[in-house]
This record gives sequence, structure tokens and C-alpha cells, in this order.
Amino acid sequence: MNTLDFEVVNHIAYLTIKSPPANALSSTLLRDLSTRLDQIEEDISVKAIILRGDGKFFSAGADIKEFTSLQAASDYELLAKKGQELFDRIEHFSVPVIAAIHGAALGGGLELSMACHMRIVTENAKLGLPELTLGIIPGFAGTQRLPQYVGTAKAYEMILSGEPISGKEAYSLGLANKVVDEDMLEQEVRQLAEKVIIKSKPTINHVMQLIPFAKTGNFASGVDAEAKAFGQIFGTDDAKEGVQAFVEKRKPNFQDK
Ligand SMILES: C/C=C/C(=O)SCCNC(=O)CCNC(=O)[C@H](O)C(C)(C)COP(=O)(O)OP(=O)(O)OC[C@H]1O[C@@H](n2cnc3c(N)ncnc32)[C@H](O)[C@@H]1OP(=O)(O)O
Repeated sequence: MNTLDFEVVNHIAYLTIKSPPANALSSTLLRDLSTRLDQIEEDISVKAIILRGDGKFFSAGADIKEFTSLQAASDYELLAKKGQELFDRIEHFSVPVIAAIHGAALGGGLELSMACHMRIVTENAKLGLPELTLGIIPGFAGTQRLPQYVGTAKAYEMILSGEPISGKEAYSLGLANKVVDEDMLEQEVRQLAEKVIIKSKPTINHVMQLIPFAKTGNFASGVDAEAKAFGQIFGTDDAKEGVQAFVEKRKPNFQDK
């Protein structure tokens, strides 16, 4: 798989988009990403994923050059559906994905990062949905996810003007969890992942299932699922260990079961 580098180190899967010059999201890259997710799902040791871009950018979006090979409206619709399904899979993945954004996350690149669970950005990164500038519209769920993060007024402005915002502004709007200097990005993202991987895997998995209920606005179903999961988690060895460790004033030793 040439479009993505992949390695697992200390419970963290590193997925690095490697598709020069702009890390455009070609159909090959999207397929490779899906295959890597399959692989990660099989690897019970993985407790966090870091998604990043090699070279100058995180990703400049869908591969504009590939668009010229498509003809019918149904071909474009299928392309959008495939991207949407993959990003939906990421949003509902059982392991958290942290996007490390530098350079640019534009169009499909921003849409991909918005499907991730957390984003750390560099101050000068450009984040935007410039599709209208190309005479097209966002197709990988950008019209739906962007307002969830920045509110509808800012989403209208960003999509209709086509102008990107900086990493600094993305953080101030709540689109990013943290803004950092470019030379600190790798370290900051790893430190966040390290805070996740010391947790018990069943607790991570439950949270990953529960938070998406909040996004769909289905509060009643969400709290119902939360209560069931809360009941289940108390049957695990790690819950017993975590509570016991608190009482004994020591750090827990989780076994991920
Ligand atoms: C459903 C989803 C839809 C979409 O995502 S539509 C795509 C939305 N994205 C965009 O419109 C972004 C387009 N790209 C840019 O605005 C700029 O580029 C950048 C800001 C990312 C970088 O600007 P700079 O540093 O000046 O570099 P450069 O010379 O423009 O680009 C370097 C090379 O990268 C190719 N490239 C850039 N973006 C894409 C892309 N999205 N798809 C395919 N190729 C891309 C260029 O053509 C060029 O290539 P060469 O060196 O061969 O001329």
C-alpha cells in the first residue's frame, strides 16, 4: 500500500498519508485507508490512532485530477457515497482517531479530519472547504459536519466564501482541540494519545460507541445506551482494579478486560 504508511508502536497505530505532492484523497488512497482500518480492527493491542500527512500538507482534499475521469452524475454520486461511508466508519470506529493537521486540510482533507474524534492543528495550517471555488460543492459530508463544529453562521461563511481559516481560528471556534507550533505537533499528538492508551480498552470502546449518540441529537437513546454500558463495565476486571486502586491510593494496572 503506497499511499499510506502504517505502523503500530506501544498501542498507537500511526497512519500517515503519503501521496505527494498534496496528499490528495484519490480513490486508491480511500481504499487503502479502509483496508488499514480493517487491519486495526483485528489488532486488539491498538487503543488510539494518529492520522497525519507526510510532506507539506495533511491533505488538499479529493483528487481534483481524478475528477476528469468521471462522466455521469451517478459516478460522482457514488464517489461521494463511498467517501461518506468511509468517514462515517471512522466517526463510529471503536478506537479514537486523532488527526494531526499541518499545512492544509482542505475540501475532503478537512472532511476526513472532521470525521476523526480529535484534531490538533498547527497555528498556520489552512482549514477550509473551497469546493465552491471549483464550481462544485462539498461531497464527503462537509455541509453536515462543519456546522456541528463551528455553528451554522460560520459554516455558511466558510463554505460560501471558499476561504480557509487558520489553525488558530479553528481552535478558537472549537474545530480543533489544540493549536501548537509546527515543531511541537508530533509530540503534542503523541502525548494526547498516550493519555488515552493507559485507559482500559473496554472503557475506551464504550465511550466511542456512546458519544456519537450526542451528534445525532438522540439524547434518549444515548442515555439509555450509556446506562446499559455503565452496567456492563462494572462487570470487568479493569473496573474492579480501577476502583480498588483508587481506594488503595495507587495507580491502576489495567489488563484491558
Ligand atoms: C468530495 C470532496 C471534494 C474535494 O475535496 S474537491 C478539492 C478541494 N480542495 C482544493 O480545492 C484544494 C486545491 N489545492 C490548493 O488550494 C493548493 O494546491 C494548496 C493550498 C493545497 C497548496 O498550494 P501550493 O503550496 O501553492 O501548491 P500547488 O502548486 O497549488 O499544489 C502542489 C501540487 O499539488 C497539486 N494539488 C493540490 N491540490 C490537489 C488536489 N486536491 N487534487 C489533486 N492535485 C492537487 C497541484 O496541482 C500541484 O501539482 P503540480 O505540481 O503537478 O502542478
